[in-house]
Amino acid sequence: MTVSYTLSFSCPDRAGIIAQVSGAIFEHRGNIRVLNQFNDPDTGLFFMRMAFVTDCTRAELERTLGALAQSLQMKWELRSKDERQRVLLLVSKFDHCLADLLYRTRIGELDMEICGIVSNHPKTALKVTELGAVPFHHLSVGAENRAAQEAQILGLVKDLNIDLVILARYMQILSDSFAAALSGRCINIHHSFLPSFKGAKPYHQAYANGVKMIGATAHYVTADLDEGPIIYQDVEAVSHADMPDDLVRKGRNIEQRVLSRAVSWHLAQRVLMNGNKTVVFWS
Ligand SMILES: Nc1nc2c(c(=O)[nH]1)N[C@@H](CN(C=O)c1ccc(C(=O)N[C@@H](CCC(=O)O)C(=O)O)cc1)CN2
Repeated sequence: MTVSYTLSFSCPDRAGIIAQVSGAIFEHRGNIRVLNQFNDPDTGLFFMRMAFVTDCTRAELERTLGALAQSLQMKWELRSKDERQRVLLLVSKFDHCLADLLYRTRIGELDMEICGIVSNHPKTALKVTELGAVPFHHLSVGAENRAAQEAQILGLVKDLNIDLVILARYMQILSDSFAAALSGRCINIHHSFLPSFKGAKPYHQAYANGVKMIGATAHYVTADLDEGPIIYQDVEAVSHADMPDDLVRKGRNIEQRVLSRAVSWHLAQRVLMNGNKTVVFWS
């Protein structure tokens, strides 16, 4: 039976990488459908994303690609089309991004399995009422129990076999160890056009600075608050007449579309980490 796979990887650049990898796929009766690559002159790294179909077994593929990964020092990921990624959503009080992700998943636009919702506020604090069958975990947090609460979240990540954690306006600063544990698989939506206005209340910061554009940024979470590798951003014009509440209102739609697009690209293995940046094969 023919199966569709996506292979994404990065490795130190050298001549012949594409020939070796595409040759290995060919040797396993693979037919390449999409191939994107990028050579970064700054980091000397090579990046590739390949979509292909084959009827050979996954074990055969992994054996060959594993050997190639060793010789080329590849950081690689191979997923088949039917491997839906398991996702945990974290939210605080503002749940417009949560609602949007639930909706887009329900209609099949986001090909992911939402395995749970975690909030530091009770379910009654949410405006979205219809969570379907998604389990809700109220894990309150404060200075006195932060480590224990994060351990509970990581326990859910392990027990539910989570591939991706999404901070859908989760307004708690995560510890260095938590960010490290989820490196490259925890996406946050920050409600400003980073690197402007990091931290809390970015719309109020923007208002105080008289900006004429507001924006949102989806990025991977690192120990450095709102400085993780950027995945996608978008902006919208605002005027002098817009008060902070107007910026919050206008920002909601920007946040929703930025986060959902970033998640969609991550799920499709279009985003590769490149130090403090990303390579995104979005076309
Ligand atoms: N280690 C990281 N943790 C978090 C990141 C990150 O990039 N690295 N992103 C933030 C999200 N965020 C803005 O997008 C953000 C969240 C919270 C705060 C903040 O100052 N929170 C206060 C409490 C606020 C409250 O309780 O309402 C605090 O934690 O003291 C700033 C920015 C998510 N975490």
